[in-house]
Amino acid sequence: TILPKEQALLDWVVSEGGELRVTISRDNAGVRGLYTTQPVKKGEALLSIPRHLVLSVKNVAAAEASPQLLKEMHSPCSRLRPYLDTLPGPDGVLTAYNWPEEYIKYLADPVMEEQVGNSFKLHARNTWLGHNDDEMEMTIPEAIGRKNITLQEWEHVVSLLSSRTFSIRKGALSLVPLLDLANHDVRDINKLGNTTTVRLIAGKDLAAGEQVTITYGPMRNDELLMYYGFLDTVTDPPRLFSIDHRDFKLYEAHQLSDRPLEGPPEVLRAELTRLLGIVAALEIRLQALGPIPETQPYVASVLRAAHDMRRRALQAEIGRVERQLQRGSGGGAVEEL
Ligand SMILES: C[S@@+](CC[C@H](N)C(=O)[O-])C[C@H]1O[C@@H](n2cnc3c(N)ncnc32)[C@H](O)[C@@H]1O
Repeated sequence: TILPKEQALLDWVVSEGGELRVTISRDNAGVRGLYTTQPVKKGEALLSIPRHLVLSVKNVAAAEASPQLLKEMHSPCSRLRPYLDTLPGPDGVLTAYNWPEEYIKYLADPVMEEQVGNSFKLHARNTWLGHNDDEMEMTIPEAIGRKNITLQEWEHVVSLLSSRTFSIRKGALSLVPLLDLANHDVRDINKLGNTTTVRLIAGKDLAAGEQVTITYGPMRNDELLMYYGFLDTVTDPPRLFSIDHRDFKLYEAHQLSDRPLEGPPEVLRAELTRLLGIVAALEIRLQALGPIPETQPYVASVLRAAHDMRRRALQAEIGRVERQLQRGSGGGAVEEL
């Protein structure tokens, strides 16, 4: 299932001094990823990429860091050409930055709609309009001269940068050829190393032909959706969306605890009421919206899956709090689950 341009990427990395025990392939759903070509033992390198193949930009908001990538993409003789040729096209990447306008309301939540419409997309738009030029290392005209790009093209570049960079270098966001083809698995234990080359070290023994994943972090489904356009299918029951977490605050980034809420019955009852309120609001909103349009089948399907996972996470949490309350009212001490 490897395309000629993907084979060219592998050949280029090797000719530049890289070492690979992986190749490019696809899973049953057609998602491209990295797969081992041979058995690899725990502690051995799965791949090693020379530092000179890495494109690093300043660690600022994705929209403000993206002109450097845009410049490379527009330059026919970029030294990174074999890498640039394998980047997904506009239909192959979905983030909040290029979230289609017509699908914003189908997020079916005022907070998520606000995040996508008034934070991510607005920021991309303002940057495209040149409003943030004074704060940027490179502006769009500095990257590509007087060529015009559409807002859609710009959102695509910003989405690419946002969904494919690593923090392997101080103060920088780095695009690492091939390593950026590793998909996410929240359980993953492969380790990134960064010395004279960027290396991915096997966290356990792998057989030939196994998919090589990394973890993008302990992200919840609404965060995965906005930053990467897919959902976590391995955590069951799904974790609460961050917007549904009791400690969530809009535009305040902090780690939300996975520890179950504990406390006296009145605290648990208040939490139950809060969660039931979210479910009711979600169902009313989905009813009012009607069926999700099929204009972009992938977006429609990921939205349906997101609503389903959000419901299941809320129901699981409601059930847990209810059981905790019942045990409490049964006379015994409230146990930890
Ligand atoms: C760093 S890239 C990984 C390589 C990507 N599959 C490709 O072909 O370019 C991140 C993107 O891969 C996809 N992806 C990563 N992990 C995934 C997963 N567990 N399930 C489905 N898609 C995933 C998403 O589209 C995400 O935005």
